Amino acid sequence: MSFRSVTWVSRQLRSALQGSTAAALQRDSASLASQQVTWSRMSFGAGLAAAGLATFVTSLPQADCAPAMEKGQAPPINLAKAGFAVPKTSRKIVFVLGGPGSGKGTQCSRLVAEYDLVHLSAGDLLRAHMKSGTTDGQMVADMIKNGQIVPSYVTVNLLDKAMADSGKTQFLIDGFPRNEENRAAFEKTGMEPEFILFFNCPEAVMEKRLMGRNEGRTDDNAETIRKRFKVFLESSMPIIDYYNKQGKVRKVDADRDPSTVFSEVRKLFEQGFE
Ligand SMILES: Nc1ncnc2c1ncn2[C@@H]1O[C@H](COP(=O)(O)OP(=O)(O)OP(=O)(O)O)[C@@H](O)[C@H]1O
Ligand SMILES: Nc1ccn([C@H]2C[C@H](O)[C@@H](COP(=O)(O)O)O2)c(=O)n1
Repeated sequence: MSFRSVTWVSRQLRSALQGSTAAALQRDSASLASQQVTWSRMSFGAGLAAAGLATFVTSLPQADCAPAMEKGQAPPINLAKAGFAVPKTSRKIVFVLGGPGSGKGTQCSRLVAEYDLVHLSAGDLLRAHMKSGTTDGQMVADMIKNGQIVPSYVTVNLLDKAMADSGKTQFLIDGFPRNEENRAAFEKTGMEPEFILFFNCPEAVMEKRLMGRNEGRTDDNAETIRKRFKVFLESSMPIIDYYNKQGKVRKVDADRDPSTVFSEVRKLFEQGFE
């Protein structure tokens, strides 16, 4: 079953449970019909409770959907705005890890262009938070400038809120968990990653990339980069080892041009979630 079909099926289940009208169901059937044409190749293992329903729904004849399509398709319902939370345990999460400058953000941008995934960068969320004017915001700014890891209660709350606000179920979480405290705090929420996409890259290559990034980041300077590398080796690599022992790490050699790296990444995603 594809990422898109799972999203759609879970929306249908909630709609049915929450008493959506027949019209809403018909409208979503139209949406499914159009999605069948543009289906991404992403798939993951069977075994979800919704799989049987998905099979039934995806086998609906196109004619069943045609009248609604002719009348024009309504915009998709944003469950978050409608006040319905997506259950945390039904979220599909991939952690994207690797050293600073290994190319996590670059590859995530390519992934969201191809697959039905929401990209959440922990670093981006924290940078936005540091402009919030709160005490927390100032603490985050100071810690990022020093290459330190922000306390998990801040980062996990930002990630959880961003996931809920998206109204979606499938996420690339980039740059998280960075240390054992991050990992344990996330585990306590009841969510767990399907797999870890790990970008392996030599320090010298990452340093050169960071020094040439030119995005005005307060931490892209020689002194902070050294600190970030130290934190990565001492605090983040043990997390990758932890997931490796669980057989959850999918590793990519990131010291190649972005398109070559992406063709490897795509292969790893097409293995699905099993
Ligand atoms: N495969 C690549 N080859 C050459 N340059 C790359 C490659 N991937 C990314 N870059 C460049 O390297 C810099 C860092 O990339 P990116 O921001 O994707 O890394 P990151 O792992 O997300 O970094 P950080 O953890 O610091 O946010 C960017 O300027 C990007 O354009
Ligand atoms: N889980 C995280 C992720 C990021 N940070 C802070 C510390 C990092 O040096 C900085 C930049 O992150 P990046 O954009 O390089 O992923 O943000 C953190 O404290 N905890």
